[in-house]
Amino acid sequence: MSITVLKSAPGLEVSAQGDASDVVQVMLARLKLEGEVAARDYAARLDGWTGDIVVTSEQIAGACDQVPEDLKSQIRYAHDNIRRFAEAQRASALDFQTELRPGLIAGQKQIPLAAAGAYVPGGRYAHIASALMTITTARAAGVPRITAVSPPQPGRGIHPAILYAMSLAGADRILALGGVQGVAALAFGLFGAPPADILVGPGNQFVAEAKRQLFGPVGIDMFAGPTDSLVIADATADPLTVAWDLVGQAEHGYNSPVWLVTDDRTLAETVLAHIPACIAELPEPNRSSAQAAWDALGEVILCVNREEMAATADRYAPEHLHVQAADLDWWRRRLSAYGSLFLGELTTVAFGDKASGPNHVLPTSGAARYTGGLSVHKFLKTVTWQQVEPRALPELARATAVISRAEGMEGHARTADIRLEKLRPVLRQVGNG
Ligand SMILES: NC(=O)c1ccc[n+]([C@@H]2O[C@H](COP(=O)([O-])OP(=O)(O)OC[C@H]3O[C@@H](n4cnc5c(N)ncnc54)[C@H](O)[C@@H]3O)[C@@H](O)[C@H]2O)c1
Ligand SMILES: [Zn+2]
Repeated sequence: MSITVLKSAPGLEVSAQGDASDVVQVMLARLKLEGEVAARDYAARLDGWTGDIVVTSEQIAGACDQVPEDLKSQIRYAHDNIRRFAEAQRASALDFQTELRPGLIAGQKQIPLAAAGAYVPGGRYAHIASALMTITTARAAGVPRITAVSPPQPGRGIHPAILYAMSLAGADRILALGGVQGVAALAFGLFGAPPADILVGPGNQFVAEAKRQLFGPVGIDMFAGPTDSLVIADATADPLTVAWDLVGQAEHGYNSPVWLVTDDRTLAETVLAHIPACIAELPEPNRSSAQAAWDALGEVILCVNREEMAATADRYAPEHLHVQAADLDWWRRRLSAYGSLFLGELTTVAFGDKASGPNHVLPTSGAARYTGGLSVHKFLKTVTWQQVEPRALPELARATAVISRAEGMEGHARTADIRLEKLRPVLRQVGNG
């Protein structure tokens, strides 16, 4: 490859917070042992919350009254798009039945999980859209019991717009608990919630680590780290729009990388020149977050042609991949590693983050090499079944017995033999015995 790096990423200083895994291990052990007592204690100590944990329907109604009408109406618009997309996805997950040979019938069936737990982050920003993404998708999959948790703000509880979104999306129990204690309440079934079969939703390093440590007895959507975005832009792109797309996503936090991949040096240099002014327009603390992310992790990569740009994007496997270049059909066919793809200048990652429909809970840190994002499929078990009729039995039992004996598994061979025995009178009658 003949790539030129116009801006490199020096990387982050090693976090003063250190490794979250020890902290989370100690907290989970105590939460397992002491349950609700420990959860209340952590809520008080970490989030300054000593109020009710279970949010009542009166509290939800009261919170909804506080949300401005316009915001409610936009949340309903976003919910409608997310629900429609999730329902189309549900319709694409099919049951089937096939006759592999005469009398050998097998099928696949989609079974929704019995209970889901949704984590809605609420520490730094009020992640209204995350409530819609997780709960709506579980509902569309057909999960009958959905519990949602989100960190309470001191003295005020869960952000009213998050409560509105949770209730609109169809959560049937809401707990004012954040971080490890929130995740543990979902997994262990505290405060009257059914123990979750799957834990979903983004969160900070404590939330992600708690999900990782609980995985096994309970399922998780994915291990989601800090969000990342890559923009592919050619000479047809507008440099100021590209600069804003990079800065807009760098706002997520000091550890959120944004990358520009281009084959046009002039575009790259113009984007680089616009970025400081875009960052300066943000209010604090967003400005500092974007500046820190750009300084430490922002990269601008110059390639010689579109094939090299595509190969670079595939190597980064970004969470969000945004193409602002000619011939969008070529890019859609060619690109193969991303959480979600945004095509064209009129599209932007923020649309997907908030309101357009496809899920925003997506693989980060290169995980898009091996997985897609949150979908109805995560809430469904694709199980199989099989049924054998007499005409398929002789061949199938013989194959099973021979393979079993070759493996040294006599017990298995016998279970095949006795089926043949049962059938012998029937087979003799039809002259096949
Ligand atoms: N990938 C996505 O789709 C997506 C979408 C939205 C948000 N996010 C990510 O979600 C995260 C939100 O993080 P956040 O912190 O604002 O909210 P959060 O809700 O994830 O975490 C807040 C909780 O962290 C716990 N906590 C804080 N400090 C702690 C400590 N020292 N020890 C133990 N627990 C502690 C507290 O209990 C608090 O309730 C961000 O990293 C953001 O990038 C990702
Ligand atoms: Zn974003």
